[in-house]
Amino acid sequence: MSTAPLASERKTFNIGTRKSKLALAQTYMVVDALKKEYPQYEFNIKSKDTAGDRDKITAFKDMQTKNLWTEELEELLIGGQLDFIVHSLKDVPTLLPPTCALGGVLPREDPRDVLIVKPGLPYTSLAEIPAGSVVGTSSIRRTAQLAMKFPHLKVQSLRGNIDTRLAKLDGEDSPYTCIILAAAGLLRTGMGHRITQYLDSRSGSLLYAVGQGAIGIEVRSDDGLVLEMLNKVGDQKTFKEVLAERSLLRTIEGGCSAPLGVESEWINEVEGTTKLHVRSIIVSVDGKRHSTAELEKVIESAAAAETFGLELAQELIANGAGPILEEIKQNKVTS
Ligand SMILES: NCc1[nH]cc(CCC(=O)O)c1CC(=O)O
Repeated sequence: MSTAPLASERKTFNIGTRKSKLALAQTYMVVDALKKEYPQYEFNIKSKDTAGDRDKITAFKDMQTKNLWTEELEELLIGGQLDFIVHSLKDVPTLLPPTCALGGVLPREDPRDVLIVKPGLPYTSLAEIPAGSVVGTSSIRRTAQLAMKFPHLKVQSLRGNIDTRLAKLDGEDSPYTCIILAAAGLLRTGMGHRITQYLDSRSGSLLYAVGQGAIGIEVRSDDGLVLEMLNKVGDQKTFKEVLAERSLLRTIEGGCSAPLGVESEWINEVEGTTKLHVRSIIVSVDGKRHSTAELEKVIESAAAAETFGLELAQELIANGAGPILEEIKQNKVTS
């Protein structure tokens, strides 16, 4: 039995999110979009710190729980204290609790990673950063791709919210020459002017994280009213992209976080058909081994997007991802 009130009585919706500036900015975007379509409803934002916000010391890869950013909010969603949760989709595990679902996504912001060079230094691209320089990041995806493509650079851990990371880069005693962040977080918090270079397969050659740049809204899967509301404000193109990317990650990760990079594009053909094109790469943490795969297809439905991700995963595995993933799993157990 659902604890939610009858649809006709629901006028107030409680929205869960994290307390960070980015989480709140993204939640206001969702509320603004909903208020336009549903001016008769009231939306209350209930922000909360999560395990990921509280523990700023343990490296992500060593943390016990996988659902650092989401679990505590999901408990409130399942219990009915929240009606939906606004997430950076990148931080949402690919397997949700059985009674929860991804209800919709807002239009994706630029999904790329970006380089930010310490103020005062003259470098304008990752390629110009001198050998031995320290790059700040705590992401194994970024670390592995840097080790592969820029083996002359050193990587050092960098944690915290966007403002904290920028402050650590800028600080007097900063060990960092540059850091790598997601463009989306900077653009949405008014920090776009700090971007030195956008990184992608053509420039800087880093692929981004599954779901990066997308705002995901998690709901109770049986909440028809909220699903209908999100269907109105959600972006179908972004939804297909991220469903494909998340299906790819779910298939290959098998219970551990994989250093998977992706790049999704819509290709317009001459006859007017639009195809989704996704590039993907898995890199061993030392950068010495990798597997790549690409796929391009027309995507008519959510189910087709899921199948697309599965097929891309199979190709990555056929191209050698298996041993790389196995090695990562082994290291997890012993460290
Ligand atoms: N893991 C932290 C996180 N989660 C979402 C973003 C940025 C926004 C996004 O990618 O959607 C960031 C910071 C970053 O990776 O630079």
